[in-house]
Amino acid sequence: MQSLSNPATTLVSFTMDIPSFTVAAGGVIAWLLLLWISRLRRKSLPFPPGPAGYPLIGYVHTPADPIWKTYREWSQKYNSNIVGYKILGTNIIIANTIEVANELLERRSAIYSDRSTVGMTMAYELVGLRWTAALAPVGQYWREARKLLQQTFSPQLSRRYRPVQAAAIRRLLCNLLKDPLQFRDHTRYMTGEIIVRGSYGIDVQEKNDPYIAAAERVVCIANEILVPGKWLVDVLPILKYLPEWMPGAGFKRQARLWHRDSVAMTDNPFNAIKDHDDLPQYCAARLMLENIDRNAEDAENLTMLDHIKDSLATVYSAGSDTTTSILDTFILAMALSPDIQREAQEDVDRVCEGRLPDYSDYGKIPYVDALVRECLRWRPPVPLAVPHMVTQDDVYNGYFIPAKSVIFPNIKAMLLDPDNYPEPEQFKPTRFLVKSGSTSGPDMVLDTSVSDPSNIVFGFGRRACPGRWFAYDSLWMAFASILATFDILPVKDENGRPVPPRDGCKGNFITHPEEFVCNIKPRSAKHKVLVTAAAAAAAASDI
Ligand code: HEM
Repeated sequence: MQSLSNPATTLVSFTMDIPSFTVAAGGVIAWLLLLWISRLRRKSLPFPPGPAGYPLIGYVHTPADPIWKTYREWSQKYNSNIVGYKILGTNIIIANTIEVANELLERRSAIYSDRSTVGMTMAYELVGLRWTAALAPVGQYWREARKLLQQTFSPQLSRRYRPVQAAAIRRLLCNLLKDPLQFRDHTRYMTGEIIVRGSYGIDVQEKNDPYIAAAERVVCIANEILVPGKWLVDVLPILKYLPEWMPGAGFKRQARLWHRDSVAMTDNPFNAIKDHDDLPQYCAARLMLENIDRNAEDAENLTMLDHIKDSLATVYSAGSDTTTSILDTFILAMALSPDIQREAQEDVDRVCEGRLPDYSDYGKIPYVDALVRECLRWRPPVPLAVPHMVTQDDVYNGYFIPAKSVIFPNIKAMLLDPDNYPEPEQFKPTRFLVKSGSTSGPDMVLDTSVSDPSNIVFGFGRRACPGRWFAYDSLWMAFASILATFDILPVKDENGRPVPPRDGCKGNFITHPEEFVCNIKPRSAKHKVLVTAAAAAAAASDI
């Protein structure tokens, strides 16, 4: 057999194949030509419809508040479920329906999963929030952080945190008993406790814990910085080079202070635990550090340690404000709807009369699942998700979507779609329930034909929230435990008439109920004893 590398043979076969070579080359040229024409044709397709704006600078107004609603109105105005506009060279596209979001962000997620850093100079470069995986562009850090978070907060491994969640929720009950007026501080502290203990295995102080305080400071800072258009340096990044002492450079002095807080949040808890060999079984740090040599000094290992540190801090930044928002929404909804509260309490009592709920009751109290779904649907904490960025030119439904366009899935519009959720503005957990027909079990069971809001509220595709099972576990147990022990009632006026709590939303990126008052009191003396005993047991246990 002749060797293929014999030059003589190669030359002969080459010269003999000239006609087929010509055909092949012609084919390639034709193919490239077609590709070029098709690219040209794609580019000549229209951009998704929306407000035109001015030449060169585009639509420089901030869309009217609430922005998700303005975006939904544009869909009606331009008769399209995908709309778009251009601002200072950036293309913004809004997916107003679940169909568009599923097609682009789920099915085409290979090209729709990046994050844009345009307009984030203050957050990213000056304050240094690049450690937050939720905002990180696709790259080595995001891939590793995503893998670590998906592994440690998978549906299976999320169960490991349940003892920590149950203990913190019992302390929440005790705080509600002692000081019901400060209920919003208690829900926030509870979420902080669950995350600090669940992530690092650090026992937090009953009050004024330094790790929770440091993390909360950065959550507030992030809410300040992530308001689009608030910082001139986000519009004119060249301003980042101004020296701090110059008049007008106050934002740089502020950024330096905030950067210190950001470093304290990521580094302090991690430095406190990274050398410990006896981290508790339940904490994420233990799982993340298991497979690396903490003493090795090589660059690869040090980078990995850094990624673990940043991934752990990401859990707080992404998981605390969001979970707290839904807990507060639940308290508001109960104060607004005493009848719904009574029905929910009956379902909890059917399973847990005389004791507090625990995770073995999961799946047995359908009303609580319906309440979690309805709170997530009614007031989604991140109404426009975190925007995705597309990395290649694309076409959807006859519209051209240029590479680097920023895509907002309009989560709130999807969850208020009357086709999927009739009377969408109403708080109505029974929309998720159907008669069971059983004589021994619950009257109602979850209706699987109604679209589960969890498939929307936690985002889409490769960027979908990795903490959704962990969050659901916290919410389910907190709702069930509060219903089992407390009545949440409207306060009364001087004539003894109930005053409905103020029902409004605040916040730009992550939304919360506006400040409201309500009366939280134990359902009876027996329930009061139950709370005190449970909190004492939680304090005495190892968890
Ligand atoms: C009710 C509570 C929560 C809600 C409503 C929520 C919602 C979301 C949403 C909408 C996104 C953006 C998804 C997208 O870009 O398409 C997201 C991302 C994320 N969430 Fe959550 N989340 C919650 C709780 C949590 C918790 C408890 C954790 C921590 C374990 C967490 C960790 C993350 C992370 C790390 C990301 C970024 C994912 C990435 O960019 O790859 N979230 N979440």
